[in-house]
Amino acid sequence: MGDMGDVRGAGGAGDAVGAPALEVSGLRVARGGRTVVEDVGFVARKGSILGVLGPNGAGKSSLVKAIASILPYEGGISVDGLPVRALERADRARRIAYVPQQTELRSPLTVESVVAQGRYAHHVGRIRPPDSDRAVLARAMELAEADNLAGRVFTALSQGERQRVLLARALATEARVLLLDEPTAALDVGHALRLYRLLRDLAREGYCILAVLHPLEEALDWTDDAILLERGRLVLSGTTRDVFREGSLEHVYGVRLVPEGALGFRLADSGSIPPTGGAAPGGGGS
Ligand SMILES: Nc1ncnc2c1ncn2[C@@H]1O[C@H](COP(=O)(O)OP(=O)(O)OP(=O)(O)O)[C@@H](O)[C@H]1O
Repeated sequence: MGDMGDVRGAGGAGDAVGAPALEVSGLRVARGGRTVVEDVGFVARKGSILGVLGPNGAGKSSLVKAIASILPYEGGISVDGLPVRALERADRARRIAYVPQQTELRSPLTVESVVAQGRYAHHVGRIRPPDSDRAVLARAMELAEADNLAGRVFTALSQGERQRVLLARALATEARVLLLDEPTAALDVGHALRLYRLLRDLAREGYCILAVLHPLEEALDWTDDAILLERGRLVLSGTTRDVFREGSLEHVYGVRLVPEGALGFRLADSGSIPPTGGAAPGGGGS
């Protein structure tokens, strides 16, 4: 993913790092007549990446879809102190963006058209989008490394390519709360590491990022905070280090975690933000 610069051209007011961006309380989500998320509450902060962890079927995607207002829910979800339920659809879309694991998109839209969907909420009632949209779209595509896919038909792309286009669409919304469902699931190691670097840069700009993650080593390396779900309920929340230190993670996943036991990789040009610290061989630390 490209180096950050500024997605929006101007830093947002009220983006004090550490301030609550997203507040969830007493959340309940039902699917197919079954409660799949029950009494979940947590706060996600501006400037932080929060990992949503838990085994298959724990309710991670359902939780994120409820926050994105894709699934109905009971309980409270607030963004920037405002109840999401009370927001107009376009207002909501300008505040919370969602990158799904998979898309329902079936029609043969071009990549540009898909990314441009991210701008709809900015020009409700206008016949034509303003010219200024072009720069936002180009920047979003560049950051998500989707610019090389321009001109392609979305449905003819690989899963990883689609994921980058959907990220570009989310960035194009300029929403400061980003929800990502298994964002690296289809990405090769280079794209995955550059995505994390981008997320880290966005967080530094004051974005609040929630990412559903399966690879625990990625969660440990790249997230600040974490919540752990099991069978729809919140088992643990806090800083990622604390969540990992506590024994529940091993219990919930049914595994023994061995410190330093996994292979790790980092970008050769990772510069100031290597996940594990220190300069990579040949990277020169630039
Ligand atoms: N469309 C659906 N209709 C009915 N039940 C569903 C539907 N989608 C998911 N579920 C159920 O909801 C529960 C939570 O699913 P969810 O997809 O939120 O879990 P998850 O933690 O994201 O899982 P995974 O890690 O496998 O992606 C599961 O028991 C699942 O079977």
